[in-house]
Amino acid sequence: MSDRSLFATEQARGRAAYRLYACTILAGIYLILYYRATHLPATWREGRGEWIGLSLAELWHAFYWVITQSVRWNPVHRRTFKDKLSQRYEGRLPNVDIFVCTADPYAEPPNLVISTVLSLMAYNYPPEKLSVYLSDDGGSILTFYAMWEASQFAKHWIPFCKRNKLEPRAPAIYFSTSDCPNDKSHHEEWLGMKILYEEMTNRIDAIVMSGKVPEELKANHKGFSQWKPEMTSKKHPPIVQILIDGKDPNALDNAGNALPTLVYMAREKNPEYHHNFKAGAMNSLIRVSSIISNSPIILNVDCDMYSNNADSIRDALCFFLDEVKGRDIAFVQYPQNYNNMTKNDTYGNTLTVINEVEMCGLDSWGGPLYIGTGCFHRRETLCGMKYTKEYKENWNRGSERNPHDDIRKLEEKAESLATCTYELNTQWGNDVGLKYGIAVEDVITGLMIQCRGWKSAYYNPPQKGFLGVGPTTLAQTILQHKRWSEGNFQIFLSKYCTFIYGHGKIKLGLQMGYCIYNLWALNSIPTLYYVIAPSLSLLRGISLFPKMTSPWFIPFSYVMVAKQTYSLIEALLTREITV
Ligand SMILES: O=c1ccn([C@@H]2O[C@H](COP(=O)(O)OP(=O)(O)O[C@H]3O[C@H](CO)[C@@H](O)[C@H](O)[C@H]3O)[C@@H](O)[C@H]2O)c(=O)[nH]1
Ligand SMILES: [Mn+2]
Repeated sequence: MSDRSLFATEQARGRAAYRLYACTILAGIYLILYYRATHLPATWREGRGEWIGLSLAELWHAFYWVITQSVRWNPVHRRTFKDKLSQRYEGRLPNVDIFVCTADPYAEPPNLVISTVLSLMAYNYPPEKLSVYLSDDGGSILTFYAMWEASQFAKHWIPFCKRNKLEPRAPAIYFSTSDCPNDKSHHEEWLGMKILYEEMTNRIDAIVMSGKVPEELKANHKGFSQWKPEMTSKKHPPIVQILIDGKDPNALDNAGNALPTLVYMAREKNPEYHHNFKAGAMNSLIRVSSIISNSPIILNVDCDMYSNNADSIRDALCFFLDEVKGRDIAFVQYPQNYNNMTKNDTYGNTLTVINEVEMCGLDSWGGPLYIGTGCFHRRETLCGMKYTKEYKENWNRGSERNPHDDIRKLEEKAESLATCTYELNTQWGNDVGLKYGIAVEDVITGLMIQCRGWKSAYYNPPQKGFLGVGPTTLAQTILQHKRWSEGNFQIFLSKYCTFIYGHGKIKLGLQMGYCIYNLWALNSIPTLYYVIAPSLSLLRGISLFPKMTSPWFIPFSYVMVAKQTYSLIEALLTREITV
């Protein structure tokens, strides 16, 4: 590691012990398969069919076990050096665009959305270099109203956060988890801010409940006039409203500092055109932002995922701006952590094995998957650029526009980029922007970026970068897993199957890593067979396993016990199980 490095990559400890263990399991698996092949029952009546079935299930599990080794073989951890970043780049940090997606003011309450937006506006980063965009697929005036309120509240909230170095900077979370400071000078300021916040959220809640923005409030901003009575969430023209223009010299917070740009976008919706869900929203955001701020870095978060660490932009930039190792990094992915998990996490939704083990393992093969939220991208790579050694990022890029330009004209131009027809006969949704047609648009998009020669990095700091709302009930869990497993299986069945599409483009270890998720769904079939067939056969007096007294019993019991013990240790170490 040279002194100039902005980040370090460290190999996880205990790799030798793990590899030794893995070799013993491999030997056990080999013996099991050997036993199956050499002890085939002579006739169908003696259970030959079930035996073959079980052998195939074991073969499958052996294969699946092998691919899961890819992400356990060599996990790595990353560390960043933000002080060096500041020393070298403070005056010339790049512009950053932040994209937040929301879809429905009732499922994703506007108060939650603006709490996220405010946490992102308050990043410990020069505000004049920051632009926050909200895509509202619900096209709701209620969400727009909440955003207008947020644009006013931000003037108080941002300086308050920075002055007091608050964490987290999502007001809804901050006020529900922290107490009023004791010393008198802070006490009043804190209480004042809390009252201001509560008054705002009460107004928003009341208006969301009533479903209508009162006429007198509409006079506060020209944007409200964009909504017409005939508009619905499924049919409406594109709306782009710049709520705060960072280039406007008069856009200042109450401490006299510049404010980040804040933009509301509802792309056009029309039932005649497919909207392609979040991927469609993201692609509209890429285009709309390109004429407003056009920053080289784009952070993408879901609206329920607030920033929990005010330094995340700086951490991510340590990867991109590292002169030697950062050149080929296309995206920096943070784990998807939740703040609403129950203590026992009955359904394992904390995803800690994925977050603490598997993503670190993927990172050693060229990088983690793009998981749709908490991810920093280069704008160029999201727009389809291939990696070449000569490629040099223009970190100074930004929109050329003049602070005195007519804002409404700019908004109209942006609206023309967010229409239903804009993408017809273009590469958007294919080679440009996020990929359409796959339920996990993020995973496939990340894969395509990596296949264009780029790498990614996984950053999992102790102070979590982002916290969101995860599933907690069985019904929500099943829905989430269905979507993820179906979407990933869809990738496997498509021409983007990593072993074919990724062949020669990404490392074999990474191809295998992707397949852990791509084959998640398929894994259920041999598993079901394995738990059902042996018991049913026993009813017919056929045993599909060796007797306990036979030496062949040893590999079976070893593999079972050792694998289970290891999984337990992994879960315990990563706190997936609380005892
Ligand atoms: O038509 C749509 C549908 C969804 N969204 C937004 O997309 C995000 C994710 O959608 P959600 O329904 O919450 O999906 P989840 O299953 O919770 O999302 C996880 O899985 C998705 C697919 O892998 C990723 O895109 C997400 O980032 C990841 O959090 C949310 O902010 C939505 O508001 C839209 O903007 N437009
Ligand atoms: Mn979600």
